[in-house]
Amino acid sequence: MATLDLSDTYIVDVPTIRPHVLAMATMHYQSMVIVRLIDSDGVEGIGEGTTIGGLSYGEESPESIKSAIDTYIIPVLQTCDIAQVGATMAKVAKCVRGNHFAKCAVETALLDMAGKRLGVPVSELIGGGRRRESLPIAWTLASGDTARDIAEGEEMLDRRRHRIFKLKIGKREVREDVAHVGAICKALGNRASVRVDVNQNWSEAQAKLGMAMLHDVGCELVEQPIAGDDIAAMARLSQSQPVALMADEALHGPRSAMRIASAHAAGVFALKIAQSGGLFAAAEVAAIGAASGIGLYGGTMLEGGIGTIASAHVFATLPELAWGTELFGPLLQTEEILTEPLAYGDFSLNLPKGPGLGVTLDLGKLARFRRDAAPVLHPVGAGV
Ligand SMILES: O=C(O)C[C@H]1C=CC(=O)O1
Ligand SMILES: [Mn+2]
Repeated sequence: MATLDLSDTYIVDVPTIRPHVLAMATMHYQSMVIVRLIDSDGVEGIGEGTTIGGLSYGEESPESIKSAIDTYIIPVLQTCDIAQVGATMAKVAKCVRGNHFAKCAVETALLDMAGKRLGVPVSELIGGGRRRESLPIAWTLASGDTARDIAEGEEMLDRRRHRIFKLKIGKREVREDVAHVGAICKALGNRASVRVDVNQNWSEAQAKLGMAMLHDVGCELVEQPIAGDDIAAMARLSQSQPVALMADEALHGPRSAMRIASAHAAGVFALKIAQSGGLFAAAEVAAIGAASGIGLYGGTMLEGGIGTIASAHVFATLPELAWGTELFGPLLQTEEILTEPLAYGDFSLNLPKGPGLGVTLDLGKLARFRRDAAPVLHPVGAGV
C-alpha cells in the first residue's frame, strides 16, 4: 500500500534552438507540464504532459493540463493505493473524462514510482517488456527555409545523429511545398528517408494532388494530410495514393485506432503516449495497428526528457517498429531539464537501464525555467 504524500505540477518554458515552423504555429520555446509525486515511503515519480503551440495543436493547453492535474486528478490519487497503477488510472478515468495529456503525465509519474519500487525499468511494466535497447530517431527539418533545412540535414548526417527527416509542410501552396520537399530529397538523395507532416492543413483535393506529387519526388510517407476527424476522406486517400498515409491527429487512443483500422484509413500509425491517453493506451493503439497490418512509428509531441523517455519505454516493447521513431524533442530545446542528458548517438536513442524511467529531474533547471518562479520574456509578436 502506498499513499500520495506530496505533489506539485509546474509549467516549464524552455527556448527552442531555432524557430520550429509548423502549419499551425511557429514555436520559439516549448512549454512542458512537469508533475512530481512523492508517496508515503518517500518514492518519487515524475511525469510530463506536453502539447505544441498552446491550443493550436489539440484540445489541451499547458494551462489546462496543469489545472486538470491539480484540481481533478490529484484528489483522486489521494483516495488510491498508488502502487496499483492500473487500478488508480481506472479510477481517474471514471472521475475525469478526456484530458489525455494530463492523464498521461500522471500515469508516467505513477509508473516511474512503480518501477523504482519493483527495481525494474518502466518498459518491463508494459506489454511483454523491453525488446530493444535503442530506437532509431528521426529529425524534423522545419526552419521554414529550404537551403537552411538542407544544410541542417547534411549536418545531422555528418554527425550520425539522424538519417530520417520529417519536413513540416501545409502552410504554403501545394506546388511550392512539393518543390521544397523535392529539393531536399534531391540533396539528401539515398542517404536519408524523407517524409512530410501536413498537420491536417490540406483539403482532400489538395491532398490528392500533393500526395501524388510527393510520391514522384521521392517522399516516403505523408502524415495527417487532412483533418483527423475525416476518416472517410483519409480512407479514400490511403487506398488511392501510392505514398503511405500516416494517421497522427486522428489517433486519440484505442477506439479511434480501431475506427481508422476498420476503415482502412491509414497505412501507418504515429503512436503518441499523450494523445493516446497514457503509456498503457499507446501500447493498445500499437497492438490494434499491428494486428491490422498497419506500420508503426514512434511519434512525439516534442516533449522534453521525461515525456521522451516515457515514450521510449513504450516503443522499446514493440515487436515491430517499421518506420522508426522521432523522439528528438530534447534536442530541439536549448537545455535539457534532466541531470543527465538522454543518450543520443549513432542515429539512435539508447534506453536507460535503471529502475522506473531511469532519468532524474534537475531541480536547479526546474527552478530556473518554471513559469511561476522565473517568468520568461518572449520576443514581442513571436507567440507560439
Ligand atoms: O507530429 C507532429 O505533428 C508534432 C511534432 C512531431 C515532430 C515535430 O516536429 O512536430
Ligand atoms: Mn504529426
